[in-house]
Amino acid sequence: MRRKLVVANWKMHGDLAQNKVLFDAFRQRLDHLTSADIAVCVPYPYLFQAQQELQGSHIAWGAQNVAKHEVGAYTGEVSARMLKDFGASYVIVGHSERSTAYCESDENIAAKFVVARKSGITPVLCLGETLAERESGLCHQVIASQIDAVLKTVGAGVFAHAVVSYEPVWAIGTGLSATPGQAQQVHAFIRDRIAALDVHAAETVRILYGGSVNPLNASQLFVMPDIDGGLIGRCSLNANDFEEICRAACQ
Ligand SMILES: O=C(CO)COP(=O)(O)O
Repeated sequence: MRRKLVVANWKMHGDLAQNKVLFDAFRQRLDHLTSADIAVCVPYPYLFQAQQELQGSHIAWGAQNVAKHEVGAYTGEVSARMLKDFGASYVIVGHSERSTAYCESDENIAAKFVVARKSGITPVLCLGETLAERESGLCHQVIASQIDAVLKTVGAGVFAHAVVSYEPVWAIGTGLSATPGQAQQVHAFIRDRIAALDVHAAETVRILYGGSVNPLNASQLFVMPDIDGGLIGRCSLNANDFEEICRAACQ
């Protein structure tokens, strides 16, 4: 049985004062929700604040991006080893807001996933199709090529106890979530693809759903057999909403 995981993705929101209010609220409201794992991924400058404010709680924290290289002359980059050194547990890789804006290839994203795993950070690998791809019937093909970029580079074993997040691009920030049935179908497809190579990895990888998750749809999504939690954008900036979503993951 996989434990549910809910990850807040604050994206490029917040400042020290606003974050403090949210961290305090999270500690108060979420710390006793121990039947699911909970994490908050913050912008780099606030990792220190997350480390300070969340220490001693069961709420983990992490970053939203990582360098694909282990070490070297890469100005402006932050390595997985640095994140690990600092105490981060998670890092989001391949979010579509980055892959679109910065033209990240599937291979780059796969390299980031691998380097995070090697450093002992749990990568949250984002996969997802655009609306045009879905409407052209290419959803599975797109997801397959995104996941195969990792499978081909390093095999399926790296997915054991890792985290994948299915985030249809058309559902991110639009208020238009995938239905539980649509999401379940893609989640099962992802798990089957990994299972074809490594059954243990497929059984232990947690596959989150992301894209307009809110307190009203969270329970219906999380009850699906291959949905192991959520990656939450907008509603993770509101303590009430995020608490409700975490509660749904604890049912
Ligand atoms: O991009 C997301 C999480 O990474 C989802 O964002 P929203 O929850 O705001 O749709």
